[in-house]
Amino acid sequence: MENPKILAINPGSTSTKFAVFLGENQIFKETIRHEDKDLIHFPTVVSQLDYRLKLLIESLHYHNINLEELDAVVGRGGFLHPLKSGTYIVNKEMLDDLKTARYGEHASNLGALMAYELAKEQDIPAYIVDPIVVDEMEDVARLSGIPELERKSHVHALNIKAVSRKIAKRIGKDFQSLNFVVAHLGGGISIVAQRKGQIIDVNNANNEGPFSPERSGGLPAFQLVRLCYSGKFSEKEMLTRLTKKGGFYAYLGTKNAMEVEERATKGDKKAKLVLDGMIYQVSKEIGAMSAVLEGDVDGIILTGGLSFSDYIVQEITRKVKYIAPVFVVPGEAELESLALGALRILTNQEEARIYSVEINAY
Ligand SMILES: Nc1ncnc2c1ncn2[C@@H]1O[C@H](COP(=O)(O)OP(=O)(O)OP(=O)(O)O)[C@@H](O)[C@H]1O
Ligand SMILES: CCCC(=O)O
Repeated sequence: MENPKILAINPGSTSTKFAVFLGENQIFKETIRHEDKDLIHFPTVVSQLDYRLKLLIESLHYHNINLEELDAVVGRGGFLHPLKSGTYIVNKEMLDDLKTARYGEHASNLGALMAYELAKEQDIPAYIVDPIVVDEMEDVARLSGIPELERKSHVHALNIKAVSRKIAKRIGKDFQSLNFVVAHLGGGISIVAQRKGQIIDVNNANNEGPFSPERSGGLPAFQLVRLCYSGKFSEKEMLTRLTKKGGFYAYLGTKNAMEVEERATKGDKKAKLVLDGMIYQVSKEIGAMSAVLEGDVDGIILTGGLSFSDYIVQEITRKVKYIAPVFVVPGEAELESLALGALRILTNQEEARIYSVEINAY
């Protein structure tokens, strides 16, 4: 199929981003913002499905985009069974796991569900690409120190694979011949050791590694247990504190890095300390992932929203440039990566993978 028309959908916790591509070229892009007050009534992520679909369809109609002209719909992949990297056809087993949030709640769980609903009306395929459960970790990386607490691969895989391909192309080599440490620096932070295209280790963005604008990162375990049993917090409150109210937000009451930087520049010593603390922890994790690659690192790639900040990029670069050249790809290319993932299938460059707990079990 030449130049297929593909709708890509990326549902986030505060937005639904979507774009239409003709072959590799983006011909339309839109972001619908969701305020807290609009989402607060929904008890679960999956219960937002009809609401988000309605807004998306209205927007497509408004912009004269005809669903009947589409060749495929692709959504961001959420919490599923651990999977190999690639493009997956949305099937019943996947939909069932997402509807019941079998592996956890995440806004990206809506990606496959929205794609499926739109695709089935047109009798065209629905896909997901490189979901957040891409798992290429080596066994040695799965150990935590307590047998029942296995380290998991939860990772910004879609953007990390996309920026790695981009930098490999820039330096004129095949992505699968290179070793990268990639730091996705967004609302959450994933730092990976990628050996010849495989993410062999990652700090789980909700559990370990550096603190981020909204997440606590790894915590002193002994003190954490004491806090959990202090009687002051429910389980839900503690989990929210770690994943939504940690990091910058916990110290400074904002998740906005631009605001933190401005405060630091204007002499706010606490803001400067917290900003430098995150930079310190990110650099330390990059060092750890370089050791995973045994120092054989072709490049360190900084990406995600925080990589728009000159100060953050300069400071991390100053600390880690002794390891390998540092490349910066600010923001994320998630919609484009989704469309390219679907395009590889529609143009027969790759075969779509089938989601099945049996086949993909690790
Ligand atoms: N120009 C900028 N300078 C500094 N920080 C920025 C800039 N633009 C965005 N940010 C910061 O980047 C962070 C959000 O990054 P990003 O948009 O990648 O996250 P997200 O998509 O919400 O979450 P995630 O990346 O975890 O999926 C915020 O703290 C935001 O303030
Ligand atoms: C798990 C990777 C995605 C996220 O943390 O939001």
